[in-house]
Amino acid sequence: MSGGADLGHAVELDVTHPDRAAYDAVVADLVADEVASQIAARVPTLWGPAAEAESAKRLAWVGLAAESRPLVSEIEQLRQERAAQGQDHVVLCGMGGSSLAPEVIAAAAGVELTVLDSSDPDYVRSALADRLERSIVVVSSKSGSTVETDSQKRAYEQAFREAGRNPVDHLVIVTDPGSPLDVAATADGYRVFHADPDVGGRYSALTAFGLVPSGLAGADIGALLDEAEAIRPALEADDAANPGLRLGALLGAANRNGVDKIVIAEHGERTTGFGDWAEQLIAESTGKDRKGILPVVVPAVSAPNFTPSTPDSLLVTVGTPSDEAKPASGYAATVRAPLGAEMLLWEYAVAIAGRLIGIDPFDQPDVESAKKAAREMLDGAGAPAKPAFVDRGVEVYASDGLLEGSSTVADAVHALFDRIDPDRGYLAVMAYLDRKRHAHLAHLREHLALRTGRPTTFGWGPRFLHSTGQYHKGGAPTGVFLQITGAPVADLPIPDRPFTFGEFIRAQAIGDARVLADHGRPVLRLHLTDQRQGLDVLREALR
Ligand SMILES: O=P(O)(O)OC[C@H]1O[C@H](O)[C@H](O)[C@@H](O)[C@@H]1O
Repeated sequence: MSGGADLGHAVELDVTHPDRAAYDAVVADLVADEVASQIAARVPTLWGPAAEAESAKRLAWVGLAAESRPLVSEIEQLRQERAAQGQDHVVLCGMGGSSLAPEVIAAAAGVELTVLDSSDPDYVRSALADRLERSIVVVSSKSGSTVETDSQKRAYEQAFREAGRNPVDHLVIVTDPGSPLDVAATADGYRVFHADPDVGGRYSALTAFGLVPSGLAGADIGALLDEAEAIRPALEADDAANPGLRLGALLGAANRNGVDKIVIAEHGERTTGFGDWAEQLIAESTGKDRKGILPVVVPAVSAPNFTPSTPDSLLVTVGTPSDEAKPASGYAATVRAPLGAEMLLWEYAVAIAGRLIGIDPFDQPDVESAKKAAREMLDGAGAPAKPAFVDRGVEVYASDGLLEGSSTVADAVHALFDRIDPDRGYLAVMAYLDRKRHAHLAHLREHLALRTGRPTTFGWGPRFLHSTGQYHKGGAPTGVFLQITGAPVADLPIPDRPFTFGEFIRAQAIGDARVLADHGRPVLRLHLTDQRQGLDVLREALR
């Protein structure tokens, strides 16, 4: 069935489900169980007893459209003060939930925000060299203990000191009250914005985490909150027309029927990266207990995995709906809403899908395992691995048994792709490189999706570790993993830390590979000892 609902406001949602009666029954159950109004009332029992303790401290996002309002004038005042001091370039240091929302909000508003969400030494160095004296640097971390963010902060502090400037005049901190970052930054005299600790990172778009960087960059954050406020009554209603219920029911019902990938294409005049934000929300919220939905973000409805798609995929278009984006059969949705409304709509939908799938949508139990493995690597645990072989400067490493009979990069790639299950499998490409300098590499996704005929994701390391990383380790064990790492052009020390950025990103890649291999997943790591030459070898092998 295919059907749109007149929602009586600026939201358009069109849902396609192969069995209309079954879908309507799921929606009717959600209405009868009063799921929407109970989420709005912050009832923590909706996801079962095991999830209750976490849910009890994770539902404050429902009221943010109103509760964040006082931030609007505070941020505007700070923006004007800093602009008067010549600070007109906004940099954001933060990972996952602390950077994905402001990146989308700024892009949607068409304002510049430099996002530093990496430990790649080349990327960090180029950020530090960009308009330093005119920069206002927002350091955002909910936990206040994320190593990437702490390292970026140290690097900026040192850079400002070396430029004869006081970091206190340039840095702004966003964190939860009482976090290690809060304690240290307050003692150092930084301007600190607090966020509500009862909101999880991936639900924090409408807290100080989403609003401070984007508002300083010039986005109209008051309008964003208005958009979210306007859709609230519709999302809180126990009504079959509630768009949050309808979208959540689609995600949950499709997943119950074995559809465990969601292919998200942004359609319209201006792309905002909304898919990257939704990716974290969906992957971290649902990808656990060997269940969940893998987000596959594609650049357009014409991109492989959307067209053509696979039967285990639900297709979603965000932005301007188009006829191309409405498959006649299968599971699909088109969603169009102003950004503030769209964010709140997806937050409801994913929480509702979590109930239908039978997981706790507010924890991320497998993210820590990769952090722990990286720490162990940095502490020197285990002998450094030797490559299985080296092909024209590309060192090849792989999980056990993958490389038998391989002696070239092309063989190794072939061996990895052979391990993709033709019905349920997927390929994840993870590039631990400078994502600005090598932006073109993301196009490999399209090529590899065609070559493998299977859903293919592309993530920049370590950014994806705080997003789809949870699904890859905790969701359905159907992925195969291609890691690309590279020797940096030049390494960069992290002030007062016993390791460099280069050592850190290397430990993150190897640590994650270890955890994936421990989960029985095939992992191939191609390490480019010379990035330029290595990329040529890689392209040839992937052709
Ligand atoms: O905001 P922070 O505490 O620094 O956390 C940043 C991110 O890292 C973690 O690894 C979590 O998986 C994410 O959900 C979170 O958004």
